[in-house]
Formats: sequence, structure tokens, C-alpha cells
Amino acid sequence: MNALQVDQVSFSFGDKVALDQVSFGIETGRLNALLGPNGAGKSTLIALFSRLYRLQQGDIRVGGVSLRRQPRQALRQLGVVFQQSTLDLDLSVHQNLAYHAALHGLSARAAAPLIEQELMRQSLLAHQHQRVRELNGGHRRRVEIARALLHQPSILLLDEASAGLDPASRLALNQHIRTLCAEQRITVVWTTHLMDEIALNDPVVVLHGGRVLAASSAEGIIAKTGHTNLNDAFRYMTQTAGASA
Ligand SMILES: Nc1ncnc2c1ncn2[C@@H]1O[C@H](COP(=O)(O)OP(=O)(O)OP(=O)(O)O)[C@@H](O)[C@H]1O
Repeated sequence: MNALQVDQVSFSFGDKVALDQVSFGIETGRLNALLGPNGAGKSTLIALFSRLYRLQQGDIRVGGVSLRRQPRQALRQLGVVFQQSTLDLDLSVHQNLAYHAALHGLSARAAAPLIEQELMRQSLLAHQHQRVRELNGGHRRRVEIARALLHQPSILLLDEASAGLDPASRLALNQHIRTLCAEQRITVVWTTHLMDEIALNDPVVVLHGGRVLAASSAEGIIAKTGHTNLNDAFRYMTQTAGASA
């Protein structure tokens, strides 16, 4: 069973169609790339997954549980890092996590071991008493990831997580997420418009103009289009879709 299953999801902002009959599955324990240019519909999908927006048409199943019918049970399995950071820059790393835990009704005693575990998993123990403002962009992202994983979800949604990072930090974050997948069996949805963040055997969903153009491994997509790299394959697919729209 797929960790996440999107079935015939359509979504509009007034007259503007953002997602049009979108269906795909997300593989368990892998980094799944959601690849698309600006305006493709990636953030709208993340907002639907996390129930920031309500489903208009179709359904999303999280570990087999319908987001439409059993939203609480489905949401429990998801951790989300949104494009815009919501960390409090003047609180320490630890305080940010403790505040989040308290907001979600966890007692300080229950939260302490969870915070400790996440600080360890994200290699942030040494930074826990630093104010977030003092951290570099890569470490700030890790704090957000730690926060998203505090309630021990099995699926982590990352919306353009590497945006704004320098190339070395981008690569380090991508590697870090891959380690989380491999060692902790966490399922990751990684939205991006950058091909170099995608490995050949990653499951990829190509989204363009609110539609799914392809969903298979990166190498499968490359082979299917007859190109030699994902960049060219992607350009070919989006130009063809643009021409036939
Ligand atoms: N609040 C909104 N009101 C009206 N239209 C919107 C709104 N949010 C998004 N859209 C439109 O919906 C479409 C999908 O946008 P979305 O933000 O999901 O794309 P994206 O792939 O995440 O792009 P980006 O990388 O720029 O965030 C775009 O055409 C966008 O202009």
C-alpha cells in the first residue's frame, strides 16, 4: 500500500483551477519528489494534505485512512514543513520545540524525551540552547523538521525545503533527508522545481499547470521521453503539455 494516495483531486481558487483531476501514489519509506515549476500546484497539494485547505473534489488517503472521512486519524500520520518558516527567531531551538509540544497539549514531562530524540535525530543537540536567529539556514530547516516530527508521524511533507539555502546547504539538507528515509523508514514528500535534488531511482510526480504529467522513477521518466537527463525530459514534457493545452 502506498503511504499516501491522491485520488482524482481537483481544487480551484474561485475561477482559477489549481489542481485538475490529480491522482498519484507516494511510496513508503522513500524520498518522493513532487516536481513542478512555479504555479504547478505543489503548495496547494501540501495545503490539502495538511488540511489547511478543505478538499473540494476527490480524496486523499493517508496510510489507507481517508482525509475526507477520518481527518484526525489521517493527520496524525503527517508532519509538515511549510515553505514559509514559522519559527520564533528569538526563542532557542529547545524553546521552539517545547512551545510547539505545549500547543499540541503535551505536558513538559511527556515532551522532554520526544524533544531530546528529535534534537538527536536532526543533529541539533549542540545547538539546542542557541536562539534560532543565530543559526544558519540549513540548521533552521532542521529545527522545523524536528518540530514536524515531534508527534512521531510516519510521513514528512516538505514544501520547497531547500529554498533560500546556498548550494552546499541544499545538498546537505537533501542528504540529511535521505538518511532519515533510509534509517528511520520515514516517507518523505519533497516538493521542488530543482532537478539536481532528485536521484535517478527516486519516485517522481511531475506536476504542471495543475495536472500530473508523469509519475514513475526519474530514470523511468527520462527513458520514456527518450532524453538523457531529467532536465531535458522535464522541459520536453512541459513544452508538449503547454502546446496541447
Ligand atoms: N490563494 C490563492 N488565490 C488564487 N490563486 C491561487 C492562490 N494560491 C495559489 N493560486 C494559484 O494556483 C496555482 C497553483 O499554485 P501553487 O502555489 O500551488 O503552485 P506551486 O507549484 O506551489 O508554485 P510555487 O513554487 O510558486 O509555490 C497557481 O496558478 C497560483 O497562481
